[in-house]
Amino acid sequence: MSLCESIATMELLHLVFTSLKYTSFALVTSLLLLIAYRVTLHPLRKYPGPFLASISDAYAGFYAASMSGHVQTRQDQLKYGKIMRYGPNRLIFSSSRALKDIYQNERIAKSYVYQYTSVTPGVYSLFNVVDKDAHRFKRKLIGQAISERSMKAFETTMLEQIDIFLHILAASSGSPVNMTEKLKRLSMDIVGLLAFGVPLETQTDPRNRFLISAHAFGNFRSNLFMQFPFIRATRIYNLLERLATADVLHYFSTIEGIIASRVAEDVHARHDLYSIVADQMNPDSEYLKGSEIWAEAVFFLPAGADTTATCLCAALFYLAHNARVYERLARETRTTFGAGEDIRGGPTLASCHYLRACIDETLRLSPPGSGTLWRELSTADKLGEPLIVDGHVIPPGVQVGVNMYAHHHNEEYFPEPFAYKPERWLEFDTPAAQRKQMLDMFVPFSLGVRNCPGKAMAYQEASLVLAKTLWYFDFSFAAGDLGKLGAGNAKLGTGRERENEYQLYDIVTATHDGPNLIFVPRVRSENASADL
Ligand code: HEM
Repeated sequence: MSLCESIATMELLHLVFTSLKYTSFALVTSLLLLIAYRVTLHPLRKYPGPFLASISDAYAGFYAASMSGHVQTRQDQLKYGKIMRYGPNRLIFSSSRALKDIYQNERIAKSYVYQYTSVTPGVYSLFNVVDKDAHRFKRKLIGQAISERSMKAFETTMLEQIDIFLHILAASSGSPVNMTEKLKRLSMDIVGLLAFGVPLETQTDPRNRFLISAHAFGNFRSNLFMQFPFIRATRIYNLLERLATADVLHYFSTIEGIIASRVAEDVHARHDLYSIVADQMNPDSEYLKGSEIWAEAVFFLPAGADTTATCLCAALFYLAHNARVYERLARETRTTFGAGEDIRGGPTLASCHYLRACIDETLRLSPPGSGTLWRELSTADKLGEPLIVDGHVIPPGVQVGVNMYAHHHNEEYFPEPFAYKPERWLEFDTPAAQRKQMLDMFVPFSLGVRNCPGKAMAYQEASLVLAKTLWYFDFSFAAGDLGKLGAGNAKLGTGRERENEYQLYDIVTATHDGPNLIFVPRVRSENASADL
């Protein structure tokens, strides 16, 4: 290299270093200015909350990554109170007034962060569509598949799957059964049949079981993006997905196969979601992954499966933990129905008030969607008046929400918030005024136009599974450490130390493990075994 070339190289390096120095300086200064603004001048500066949350969404992102956002939000709420700044532009509330002002308010829409959960950019499902007109259209259509009426038509299919589940329990012959595994499979098979009439058969055949973990992976990603939107911009997650290419491709080809096999049949060959939406959401055979039906499928399957499975796992955990509740529910079930096969939807099942109370108390203690459902003033709002939530003027661009888990453990409304007390929901056991106050605060399915349309299906499935399981079996925790799976303990960290609380890991829906239960068939008569 000649002297001239060396000098030119050095000058270039000098230029690069100088630009880097000034760029870093500019970046650090802007960052410090932004932090200073968020802390001292921002319109939300007066609200209490964790300092780190006030300067960055990374705070919520950290807890989303550890799947403990719900637990931490409650801890923070105990410290900072019922209105908390939980991000530079975010406020979390906890009151019945706030619930109404946020979720039953026509001026409010889902936050833009929901759109970050879409698998194909620009193609939205019922869950993540923000535009109000597009939502109304989808909701009307898809709501038909999971309405109470539709559930009546679907009940026989649901019962067939529950029978398979009961046989699996009977075949366990006293060995511990991990209920998360079994119930996630049961609910996945049910929702697969409801969506596309496809027998996924995860209960009996391992081939499609990977769908369950694939959905958990997708939901984890969605939660991270919603709590810490910046992470989406970094595209780190896309890199991770590229590393898992084989799994992602396997997932896509399976969903493609499911949709394609249904499309090959006559639209009205069976009563399922597809038969209802097919005319309006035609799958694009060239690019199925970019179609609306695809977007609906990848949301509908986990939305319908994970949530109900969580409710059932938690219910069995609390029943095994609370002998008095277990006995009362067993008595109600076993005296109401003469035979296990008589347990079907209808007035007799609806008359099992204690069963309903047990499900509701489970949904209060362990809401399957335990996080904060972010909302903001709709871009379509033209009123020109400030948005008011619980008496507070919400500045433009600020997201508001109620955290389901923290809210359901608010001691002011639910005395002994961590106790499993189904009686609190019963007319004769709890004074009317207190019950009314609790009912106003009890929102596991959310409220308003974006509430859960799968509520009827969830109660039907949960009621049938619980009643039938208790009719055919007695159950208890497995012995020793195995029987502690799913329970809290001090090693899991602050807020997770209660042994009587079923531990959920928030990923929009929830992941969990256990409980490990031992099942003993209750009736050994010939009729009973034939029944099963
Ligand atoms: C115990 C069971 C369930 C619980 C606790 C539950 C809870 C919820 C909650 C809290 C939301 C609002 C989410 C948000 O605003 O971000 C929601 C929405 C939704 N759920 Fe459920 N869900 C359950 C079961 C189901 C089932 C069985 C289905 C269907 C098969 C379903 C389908 C949906 C759909 C489609 C939405 C989006 C609705 C919209 O945005 O208009 N859910 N659910």
